[in-house]
Amino acid sequence: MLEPLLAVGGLGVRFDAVEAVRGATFDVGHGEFVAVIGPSGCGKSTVLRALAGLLPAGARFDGAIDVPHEGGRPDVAWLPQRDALLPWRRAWANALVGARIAGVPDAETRAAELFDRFGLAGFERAWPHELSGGMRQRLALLRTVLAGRRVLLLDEPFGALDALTRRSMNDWLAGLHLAGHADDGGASGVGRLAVGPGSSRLGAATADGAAAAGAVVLVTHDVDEALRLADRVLVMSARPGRIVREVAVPGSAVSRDDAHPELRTELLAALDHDSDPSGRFRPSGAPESTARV
Ligand SMILES: Nc1ncnc2c1ncn2[C@@H]1O[C@H](COP(=O)(O)OP(=O)(O)OP(=O)(O)O)[C@@H](O)[C@H]1O
Repeated sequence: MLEPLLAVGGLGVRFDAVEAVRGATFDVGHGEFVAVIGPSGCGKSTVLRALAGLLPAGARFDGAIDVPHEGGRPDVAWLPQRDALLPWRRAWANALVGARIAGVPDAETRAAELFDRFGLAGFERAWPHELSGGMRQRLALLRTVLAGRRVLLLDEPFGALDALTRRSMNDWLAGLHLAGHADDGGASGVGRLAVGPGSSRLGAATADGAAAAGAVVLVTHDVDEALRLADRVLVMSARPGRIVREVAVPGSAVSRDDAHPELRTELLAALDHDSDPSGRFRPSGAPESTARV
């Protein structure tokens, strides 16, 4: 049995008087796509920041975090809630920021390919403000992919988008899969996370130990998005956030289309169960059909 790619054991995070996360324990396997859902303020972003090694200076944490490293640095790329594109750089330069800092070889060649695949070809010289919301998010995702890291940490990347755009972004994300990919077998260093139409899986574990397979951890408020994309969904409790439920989602995201009504019900029930009396998960006036928490 393979060791997990990343593991979190008994993670606790506190900001002064606020206990944000308590005893969070989970792991993520090679090639796995894991979604984390939970009510607003329960500590989802904090867990992601902890995985990225980006907790703010004042935070105190305990527990164990084990993420893959490359060249002495965590081998992770983090996409924050807001796309954080640099407004004074054109789309092309924005896309290459992380890759250049990381010294990714052949980043320009790869970027050209990804602009095409992400539907951004022709917009290389556009300024961020000239792009639509969906295009900006695709560019931010492209930049994260291009950074060539083994683990992608995505913090509610589509939260600000309308439902249709969000759905198409889900399709983009479902097209991500990791290397050992046919593109270049990971040889470019970027190929560890590649984009292709064939599969949503993040690269099947290879018999020799899946050395190249990476993983995605996605924070989302949207139960349907989690079910559409993830192999496994982790449910966090209200703050201080703990992992209170773990649900495996059968099937590949490319073939899957809202095919799990029973899991949807189970996840919503898990969220409701742990909701506080103020109804923070889903305000009583909010339509249930949105399935957002
Ligand atoms: N830098 C910080 N300083 C102080 N408190 C913080 C800081 N970052 C987060 N917190 C607190 O920690 C708790 C968890 O915040 P976090 O952003 O991780 O929640 P979340 O589940 O991601 O929320 P949302 O879904 O609304 O984005 C919140 O009570 C928040 O106010």
